[in-house]
Amino acid sequence: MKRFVPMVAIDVATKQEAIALFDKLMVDPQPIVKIGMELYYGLGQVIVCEAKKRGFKVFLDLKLYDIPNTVHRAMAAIGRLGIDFTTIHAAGGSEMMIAGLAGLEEGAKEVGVAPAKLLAITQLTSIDEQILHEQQHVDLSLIESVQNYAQLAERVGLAGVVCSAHEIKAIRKVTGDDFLCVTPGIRPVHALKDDQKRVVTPVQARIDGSNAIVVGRPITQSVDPVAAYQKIQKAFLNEEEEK
Ligand SMILES: O=C(O)c1cc(=O)[nH]c(=O)n1[C@@H]1O[C@H](COP(=O)(O)O)[C@@H](O)[C@H]1O
Repeated sequence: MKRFVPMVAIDVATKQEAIALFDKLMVDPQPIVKIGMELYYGLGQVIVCEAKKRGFKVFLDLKLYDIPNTVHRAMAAIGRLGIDFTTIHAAGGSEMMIAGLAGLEEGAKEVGVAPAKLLAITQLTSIDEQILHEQQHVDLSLIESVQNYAQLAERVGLAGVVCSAHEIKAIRKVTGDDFLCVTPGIRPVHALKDDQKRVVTPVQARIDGSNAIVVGRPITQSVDPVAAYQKIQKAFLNEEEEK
């Protein structure tokens, strides 16, 4: 199965902090950098250019969720940036996902680059059964809800989903072999509890069959981000157990 290098979530507020992390993370193998809402809303395209200039593959994680026409046009703009992965909420429905995929492909074609892989957000890793039932009034179990979104995303032609590694086995039962499971909520064994609810270690994510892990604070807030990245990368890719 296809496994990617870890995706490091560069969730920082300023250009200086982001660039300092980019410069540190220019190691072999170079991680995929994930630019999310905080950085992109604050700095815009310039930060994508800075990452690409340094040879990073870019995961632009903006989690689009709007009416199909708006998503189509926004995704075309994302497609023109020539990035490698991006996201849309499966909860927006199949029409919205189809419009997003079309926009992404059109934008990429306009500038002559390959379109990014479009990943559907299923249930965020900060959601648990209690929130799902008591606040969202969803009758399905969390796993069933994630399976449903994964099937919907695959049916409309998306490359994969973002989910917790806890759900990979259930997703694989209802989707094809090439469908990607990208898994945030990764915490090394020693990490503290925070807003993430459905967490998994890098080793467990590998065992469970994750195609790529997304890791933010355990790397970016570490005293030595490079050492933290390398340890997590080895645990995920090289079958070297986490110490
Ligand atoms: O789309 C995502 O990447 C994402 C989906 C999800 O369900 N949960 C989740 O944590 N993420 C992102 O993954 C990153 C996790 O960061 P840390 O919790 O600091 O490791 C953040 O940038 C989140 O926005």
